[in-house]
Amino acid sequence: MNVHPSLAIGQPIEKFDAISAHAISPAATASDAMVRFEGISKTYPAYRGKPGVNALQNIDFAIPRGSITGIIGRSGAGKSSLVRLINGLERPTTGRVVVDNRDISALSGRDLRLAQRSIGMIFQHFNLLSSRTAAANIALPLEIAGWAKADIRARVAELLALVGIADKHDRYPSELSGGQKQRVGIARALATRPSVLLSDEATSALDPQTTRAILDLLANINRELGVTIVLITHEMSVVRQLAGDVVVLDAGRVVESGHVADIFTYPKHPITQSFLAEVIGDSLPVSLASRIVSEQPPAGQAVIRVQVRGAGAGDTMVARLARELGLDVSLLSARIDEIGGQHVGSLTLGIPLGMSGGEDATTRTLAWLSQYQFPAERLGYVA
Ligand SMILES: Nc1ncnc2c1ncn2[C@@H]1O[C@H](COP(=O)(O)OP(=O)(O)OP(=O)(O)O)[C@@H](O)[C@H]1O
Repeated sequence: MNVHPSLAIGQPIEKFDAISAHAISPAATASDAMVRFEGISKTYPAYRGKPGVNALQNIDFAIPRGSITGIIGRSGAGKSSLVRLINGLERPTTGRVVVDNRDISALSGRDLRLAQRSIGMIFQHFNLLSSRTAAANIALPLEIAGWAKADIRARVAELLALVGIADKHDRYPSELSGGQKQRVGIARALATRPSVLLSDEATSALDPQTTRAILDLLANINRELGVTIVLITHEMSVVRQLAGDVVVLDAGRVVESGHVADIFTYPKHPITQSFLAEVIGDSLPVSLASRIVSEQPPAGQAVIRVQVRGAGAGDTMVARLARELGLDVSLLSARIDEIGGQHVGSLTLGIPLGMSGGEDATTRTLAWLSQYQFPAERLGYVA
């Protein structure tokens, strides 16, 4: 008895044609963009015998004003390079980066420093000064910006309250938890009232519960202050929980971009599909996978996997299928999640073989699913 080849753990399920195709297109028009990448490439030159690296190529997209946009990619995809172009720490090799209607790539010296005040940034390892209290860390950008002492004191108190750690005013970083340190980092990033907040893997060092709390805080900040948030991450869970828009980077190129719900309901690029698989899983429970064979047994069930995509999709599908075709359909496994308000996942159904059904029942089931535009595939049989 052979296990069906498509059931190898971690192997992507058979691809289906996207029902609603989406082109890779700028996520926002020029006028409502907070950040615009125009014809960007970034090449790090060869150095001491090491070859040059084309870190970014043909980057053209816009980040909508007021949005929470996730930039997701595997290690080395070019995420950090992209973020360093937004805050002017790097210059593009070609093209320009326009932030809040200013070409940041053309600025230098004092003009660049002034522009950088409207771009806050938070980091994976918080980057706090250990010799300064929470309040003094938050005060730092205000001191650099030349604020009066009394104004700094008032603003710091306001920020500590905003991020929910008013009681940690005099604590040093070593006395704070990871989540509290990141709250200080967020308060410091917001001190000069930036219009953009860049988050570079800001929750990667935190446990899931603290991650959730920090992402909730960022969502509140976006909602209440209207700050555009750019999330750099390799974690699908971060994009799924917080982002409204997403840009998928692979090997220095944008491979898909748009609304999270659209991109992850019908992911087209293998990288995007692999990120989705992290959330919904694409493998069957081992106890089921180990029983599936490719040869039809005399009795048992055909195993059919059905993709479920879209708001409310699949809610009544199994009941309707069973009723309309008069079959005893079994639900062998199910994995459905919600991304951007859309259901994404799959159901694995058992269709009875034998006298009443046989191959005919499987064929009728696949035809019925196709008629209602549920992408489906037969994985094999269980005895
Ligand atoms: N200063 C640099 N000099 C030379 N090459 C660099 C430099 N910074 C990045 N690179 C290279 O550019 C490519 C993209 O790197 P980048 O750090 O932007 O990716 P990333 O998606 O942020 O990766 P990670 O998640 O691992 O940080 C990689 O091949 C990297 O080695």
